[in-house]
Amino acid sequence: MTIATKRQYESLTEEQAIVYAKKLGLFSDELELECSEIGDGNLNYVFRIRDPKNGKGIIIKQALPYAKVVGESWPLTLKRAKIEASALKKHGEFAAGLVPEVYAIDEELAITVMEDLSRLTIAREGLICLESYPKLSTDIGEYLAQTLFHTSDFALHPFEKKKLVSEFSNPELCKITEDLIFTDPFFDYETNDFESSLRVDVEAIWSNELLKLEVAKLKKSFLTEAEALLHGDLHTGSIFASEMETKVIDPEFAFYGPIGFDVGLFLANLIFQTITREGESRVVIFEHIEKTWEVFSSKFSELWKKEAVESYKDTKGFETYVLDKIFQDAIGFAGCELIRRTIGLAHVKDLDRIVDEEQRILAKKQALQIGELFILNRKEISSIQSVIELLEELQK
Ligand SMILES: Nc1ncnc2c1ncn2[C@@H]1O[C@H](COP(=O)(O)OP(=O)(O)O)[C@@H](O)[C@H]1O
Ligand SMILES: CSC[C@H]1O[C@H](OP(=O)(O)O)[C@H](O)[C@@H]1O
Repeated sequence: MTIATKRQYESLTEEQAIVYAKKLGLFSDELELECSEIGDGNLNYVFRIRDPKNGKGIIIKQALPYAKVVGESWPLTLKRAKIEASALKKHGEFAAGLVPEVYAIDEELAITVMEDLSRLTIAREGLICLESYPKLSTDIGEYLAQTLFHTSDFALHPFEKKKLVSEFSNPELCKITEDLIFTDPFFDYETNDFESSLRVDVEAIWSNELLKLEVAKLKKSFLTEAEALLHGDLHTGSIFASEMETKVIDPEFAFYGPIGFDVGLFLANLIFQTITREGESRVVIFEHIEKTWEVFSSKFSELWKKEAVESYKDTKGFETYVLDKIFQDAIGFAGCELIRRTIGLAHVKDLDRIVDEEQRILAKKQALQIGELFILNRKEISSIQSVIELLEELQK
């Protein structure tokens, strides 16, 4: 691991990124390298540098001092780059092979240098094109169980856990989630973004006091329950996949939060695909939803039995209580994600790319309906099979 020398922050150009990569010793000086900025996310620059002779490449991800999607009027801490790199490394300790390798961290320039995963496809893009990712749910279930169990109080000495809570304090990025997932979509706020034909449905959300009470409870969990080191933004755009491999990227929203948050965000982003698909290709997504929870819960349970350090680990009913709570939270957080990606800032392509307006609006109404149902009924939805049944019923 290289820790580069200190200097003042400046955002790199493609030419400077090549010089930077050579200075790190990742390529020899005489090579003619290619570089392009390939970032398509909301926040950062991503430079891909490669040697065209052998195709070998690296990625330099650089945080900007503002949110790229909005511009300089939305300043944003550069510290998020260090959080992201540290989370990749911490999660890599437990889910090796499911995250990219980090080659170097540069705190001053807010840079993470990492493995080039260009051989893979961003799962959201692939799923939209009906690509098949047979390992996706098994790998993500495993990633969730390993990273969340091993960074929780169930696996760590309390001093070590609290040290990590402090190391991963990420207030500015958490504030984005608090606003964009848990607050703005449920009020008539300026950041919201939706078609005028959805206004009636949106106004019904804004005036639904029962729904808002449940969202307030979920927001409180997010704000206060430091259960494990979360990825913090585990949508299908943060996952690279192929038929053989899965890699989770972009944990710049990492912090200590409720375990169900990561699980719920991933499930919600699969649910967008159940809305846009039909027939056998929709069944494939139902199977991914079921498998994600089954692999997560059985692996978590196995780790609990083998490795938990909690004195109450064998107390009858405690493990079941913990897993039931994670499940209920996950369903509630999934509901919030479904609503925010439909009417809030930062949508998902799964729905926005539907060209036919009538179809697009119908799909969005369905996302809002499922989101609302999940939030309101999360305590009654008792198993992943009942989630699938509910989705099948709504999507008849
Ligand atoms: N390690 C990587 N290898 C190859 N491409 C990458 C890698 N990391 C990011 N990218 C590309 O850059 C895009 C944006 O990266 P991401 O980490 O999601 O940025 P942001 O934080 O701005 O959302 C990804 O969708 C992907 O196309
Ligand atoms: C202004 S940030 C909006 C949105 O962007 C982040 O996504 P990503 O970094 O994957 O592009 C995150 O989901 C935030 O909620």
